[in-house]
Amino acid sequence: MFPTLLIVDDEQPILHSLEGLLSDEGFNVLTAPNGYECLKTIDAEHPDLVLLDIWMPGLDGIETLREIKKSHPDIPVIMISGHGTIDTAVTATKYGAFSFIEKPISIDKVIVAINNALNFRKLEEENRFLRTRMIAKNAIDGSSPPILALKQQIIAAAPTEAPILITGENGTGKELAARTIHQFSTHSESPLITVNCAAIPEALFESELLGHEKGAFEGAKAKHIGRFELADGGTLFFNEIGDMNLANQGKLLQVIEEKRFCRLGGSRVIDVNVRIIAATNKDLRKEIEEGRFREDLYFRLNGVPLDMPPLRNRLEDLPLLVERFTQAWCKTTESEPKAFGQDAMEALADHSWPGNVRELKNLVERLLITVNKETISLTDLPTPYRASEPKEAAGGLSDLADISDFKQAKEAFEREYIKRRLAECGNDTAAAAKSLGVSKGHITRILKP
Ligand SMILES: Nc1ncnc2c1ncn2[C@@H]1O[C@H](COP(=O)(O)OP(=O)(O)OP(=O)(O)O)[C@@H](O)[C@H]1O
Repeated sequence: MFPTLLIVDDEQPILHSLEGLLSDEGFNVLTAPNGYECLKTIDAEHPDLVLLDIWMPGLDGIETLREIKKSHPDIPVIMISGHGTIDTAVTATKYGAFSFIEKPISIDKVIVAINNALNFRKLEEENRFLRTRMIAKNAIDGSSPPILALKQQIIAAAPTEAPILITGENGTGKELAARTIHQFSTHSESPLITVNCAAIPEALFESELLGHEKGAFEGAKAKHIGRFELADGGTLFFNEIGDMNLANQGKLLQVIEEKRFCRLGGSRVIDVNVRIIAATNKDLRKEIEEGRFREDLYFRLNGVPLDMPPLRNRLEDLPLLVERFTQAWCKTTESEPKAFGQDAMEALADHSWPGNVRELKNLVERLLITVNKETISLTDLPTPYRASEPKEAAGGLSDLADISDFKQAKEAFEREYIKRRLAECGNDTAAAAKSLGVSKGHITRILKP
């Protein structure tokens, strides 16, 4: 399909020569002799682009442009003028004109301008499509009362500049909530940069966050742009803020308050405009009482508190989440559609989900990979998820009483207990270690064959 252009000019000879030349180039061409006709034709034909003369009797080009942008902001408009001045060009651009060409018109210039505008529009459309797809992909699924309340809070808080503190257990979707807030905020055109606070050692904190100049310290071989600068205009997400040490908390508070800093080894003051979101699975009030978290930083971050509900408090969302994860997995892997049977769903609803939605997602994907059946049933579930089955059939811990040696029985119990927790955490050793309060090495050692 060839693009449709609308040419608007009160000078008939220009209108007709442009119409002929652009038709020869393969465009569908519509014409209008004045601003009023232009607006009528746009409503009726919805052209892909408008070439609009500035100086016309009646409704002039600038007024017509303003009307077009009110009702059809997505149609690119190229302004044409015989008396082009910088002022009119600036005014036209201010009201949303894509570009500006002067009479006498060179057909080559017009074609370049048209192609630029159409390509730009195509890119904008692709961008909009990708954004919609990304929002859909990152959507917070669920329609239980706690999730509906959470979505309301996100919609209300996202467009404001208030810092947001997201709390909740592991795997409840804190990072997902941060992404959603960013997408619905006024910062969404700029990047969302994540800082994993637990992973940055104290010595590197300033250089990671503020950046450094070449030679700022031993080993600084090149200039490094910090996360605050990378996130300028966008959102800076501090994940696991409760794990940040006190010294770093002080430095962070200073930058958040001043909104300006110098790179390490640099003297230029850099101003930044970033939206701050922080998340933690810790109880920060308790951390403050016990002297591990600065109260002033807590108040600075806690503009709008968001508490992610654990999955066990919204089990009515389970069928929807299972369906979404199943569909997404089958689509990504281009595999045959699969489903979970009623008995499996009932068993899943009996589980306590200590690893929350992440545990559920991991379990669903693991079963889709390992179970080669159209319908996944109760017997396909790993032991910890079969609570509704008679305990003897579940095996594992029930056999321990038969071990006569106490030490061996203790070891077998520990092994079995850890195995269960690991399965509950979707085989994520780090998450299991954290929830049991042991090291990852301990888990690996105990489970070593
Ligand atoms: N409501 C939801 N709908 C769809 N997917 C979800 C939902 N909540 C969480 N998830 C998915 O569960 C996984 C874990 O979520 P996320 O990483 O956001 O949790 P978290 O609370 O930040 O975890 P952690 O505290 O361990 O860092 C992700 O794959 C996320 O997409």
